[in-house]
Amino acid sequence: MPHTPTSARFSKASNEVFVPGVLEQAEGCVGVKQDAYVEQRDLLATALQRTQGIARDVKEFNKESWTIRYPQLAPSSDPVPDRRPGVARRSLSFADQPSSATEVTISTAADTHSITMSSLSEVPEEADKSEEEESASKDEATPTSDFQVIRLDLNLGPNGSAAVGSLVSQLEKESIAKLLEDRFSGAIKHMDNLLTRIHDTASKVLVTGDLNAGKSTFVNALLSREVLPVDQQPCTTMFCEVHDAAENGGVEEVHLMTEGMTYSRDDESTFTRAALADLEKIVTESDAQHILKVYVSDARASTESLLKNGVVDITLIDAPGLNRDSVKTTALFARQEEIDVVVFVVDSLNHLTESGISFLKSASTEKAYLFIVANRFDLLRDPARCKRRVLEQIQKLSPHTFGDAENLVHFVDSASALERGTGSESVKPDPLAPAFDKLEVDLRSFVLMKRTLSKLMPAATYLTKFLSDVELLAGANSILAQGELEEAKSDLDREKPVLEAMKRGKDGLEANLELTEESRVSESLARAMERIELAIERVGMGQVGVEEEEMSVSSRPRRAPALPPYPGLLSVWEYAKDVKQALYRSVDLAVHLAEDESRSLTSASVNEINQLGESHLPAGVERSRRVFLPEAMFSARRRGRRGRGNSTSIIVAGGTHNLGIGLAQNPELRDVSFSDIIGVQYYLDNLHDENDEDDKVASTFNIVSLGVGALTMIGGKAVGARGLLEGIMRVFNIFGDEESRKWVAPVVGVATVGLSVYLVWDLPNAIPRTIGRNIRASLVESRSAGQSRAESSLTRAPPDESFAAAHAHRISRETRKVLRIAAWDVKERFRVAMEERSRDVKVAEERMSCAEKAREFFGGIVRETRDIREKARLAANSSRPESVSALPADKKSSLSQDKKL
Ligand SMILES: Nc1nc2c(ncn2[C@@H]2O[C@H](COP(=O)(O)OP(=O)(O)OP(=O)(O)O)[C@@H](O)[C@H]2O)c(=O)[nH]1
Repeated sequence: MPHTPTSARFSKASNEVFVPGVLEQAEGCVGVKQDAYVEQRDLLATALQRTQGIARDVKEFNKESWTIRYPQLAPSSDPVPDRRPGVARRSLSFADQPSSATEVTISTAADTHSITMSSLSEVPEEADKSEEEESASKDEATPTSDFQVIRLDLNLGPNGSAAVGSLVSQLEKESIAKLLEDRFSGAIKHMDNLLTRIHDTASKVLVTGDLNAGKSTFVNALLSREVLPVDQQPCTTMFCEVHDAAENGGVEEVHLMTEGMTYSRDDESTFTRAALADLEKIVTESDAQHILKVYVSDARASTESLLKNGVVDITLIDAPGLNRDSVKTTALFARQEEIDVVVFVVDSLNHLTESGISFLKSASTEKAYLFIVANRFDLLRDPARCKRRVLEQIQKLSPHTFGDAENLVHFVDSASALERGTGSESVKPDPLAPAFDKLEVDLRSFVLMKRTLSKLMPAATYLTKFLSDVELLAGANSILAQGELEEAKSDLDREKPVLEAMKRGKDGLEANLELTEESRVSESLARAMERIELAIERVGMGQVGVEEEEMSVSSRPRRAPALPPYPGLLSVWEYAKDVKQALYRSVDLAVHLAEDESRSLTSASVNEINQLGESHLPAGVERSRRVFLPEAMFSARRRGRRGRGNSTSIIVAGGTHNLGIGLAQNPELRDVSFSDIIGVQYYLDNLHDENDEDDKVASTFNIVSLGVGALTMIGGKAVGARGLLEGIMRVFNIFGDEESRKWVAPVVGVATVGLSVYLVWDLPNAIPRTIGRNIRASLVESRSAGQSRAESSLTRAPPDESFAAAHAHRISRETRKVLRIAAWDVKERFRVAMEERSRDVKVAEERMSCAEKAREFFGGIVRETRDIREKARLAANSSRPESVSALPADKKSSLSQDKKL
């Protein structure tokens, strides 16, 4: 059979696309090489698999590392539009965050959707773009066309405006990401189907037409063999699928499919075998609309055989002639996805019948291009009129087919072609033989073309759109990641130095706090000790413990107690009592003053500690809300005292005497004894300490000694009575004989009287001294030998030594308690602030690393999508409908010629 190259080039319906490259290869059926198809198919398969890989990676990344955000691209708020072709300005925001928008530039050139921030935009200029391409770019730049496959309908209203922010805010980021993940899962699945489809080597050609139009004869002519039964009367009631016997292991036979079962050649239960010779019998005798699988061999070369063409596994399906009953069934059959080509056989004598018109109307909605065979053309007396009539009908029913009528509408004589094909002896001259040859060439070309379109183009189109979506999504997320990266970096730049400074300052702060606490506590102890001891010393000398000018230490209104006036000898006992009260009160007051002093010292120290905190705590950290109330210090003791009466135990002078600050109120201490008036014991103690020999004198002159002792105790150093007594004693020693005793007795008597008078006279001074001395004696410490008072206080010896030490320690303990709380508060705030900074730094570092990773990931995805597109030769405009105006000029002229017919 001669191979006539044709200029066949099929325009396409709006829902179909060309694969560049294959189309050119397909032009001229004979020139079509299996290699070209296979190469394009393999490129597409690889691209699909790589794209599936991208989809899986994106899903995984979404799950593990980065919640993918869905971009919304609203018209740019920039009043100056970008005039470059294929470039559109947009306002990028995200569904879960509609308020923050970034100005971006989208390049829609070459079906990509590369997105860059407007400020960084470097979209290459495309100088030579046709008007049509520009308008197409504009179309694609409308907001609705940004996403084509993975578009999420978030119900956001016009342009995803913030007016529906409430809904958006309800949609968590994760929910949107989950929706995207589902879209990617769906895409992976769909690409699996596309892969299966592009690897499907079969192509089904459905031959249908009016009753008795010669469909079986036509199929036989294509096979160059009388396979299907031919009859003057309508006979075909079944769908006969003619396959190459090679598919059935080279065996020619008929498989009668079992009704209700899905046919499988490997499953005998799904069909009944019959011999090829019985086909006529099966077809003519059966009334039911069965499907038959007819396996036949074609011995011809692949260049001649349509069935075994070496390019496509074609199955020819001979459908029953159309009548009212079968139109619907056949139309349904024709709509099936695996039917690549519908060949409609018209009886030229009858033109298109009602049934034929009805079928073509239905079929043309599904298949834009139909292959029309006007058969029995040899029987016409006015072929031109018939041609015109048939073309007119086709123009109405299938404009696309009419538009390419030269290649798609054929006027032939199948009966003669069959005779020539079978080498029948009665071959008569066939003027329509060239027409049938052309039909064969065009049909092969159409089948290959349609196969390309039906098998590869859906994959190519889907891939183009999906890759474009992925690029847009990845680009938007990359911009987001970049923003996140910069934000995290600035957070880190702000937080890290603060944290470092805190780490460096931590030890210093703690040491300073400890030092402050220790030094202030020591100071508090020392001052309290000094004040109380001084008071006791003064009391020991018969004075009040506190002087008026010392009252300024206290912020409270206090008055220094004074000694009572002497009421006279008769009230000496009362006087002693009042003196004792006053002296004790003055000691109490000294303790109060020590507390007051400690309060102000503690208050200053708390400020000092707070200042330390202030200088170490970073800005923005909430400062202590703790307010130090100096008056709250020592309140526990008072509360305790109130609750328990006067039972507070203060250890004094090595023993517990139930003494607190309220010494003056203590009933045990109010009583006055004789020794408070006459310091007998004091005298005896002093005498014993200073001279053992004096002991003897004391025992000898007991009464005198008492008087002298009293004198000594009261007058002491002030009046020199002790010196006088000592003089008398010395006289005793010098004149220790009988004679001297004679005159000594009167002298002593006079002296005693004199001394007694002196004693009475000196009582107002002596009583405070005696009482003070007694008080002092009961309050002073009994320090361990060899340890000085100063040492004792500095070494923080246990406060069981003296009244002063006990109170000083108590007061300093209170100071320590307050300072410790203040220091703890600062330390705690510092610790919390440092922990917060550490956490912030860690979070910022994690955000940075995550954003960096995302930026790299999405950048890689964008590069990968471009590479896939390039390698699969998914060139520009591949998803754009090819308009008729783009058809070659010669084709247009041929069409017009046909129309003239
Ligand atoms: N002269 C002439 N006769 C033809 C041509 N094609 C078919 N015939 C004859 O037309 C008659 C019917 O042919 P078939 O092939 O059985 O027609 P069909 O469309 O398959 O019939 P059904 O399947 O029953 O609708 C036969 O006698 C054929 O020989 C042709 O092109 N020219």
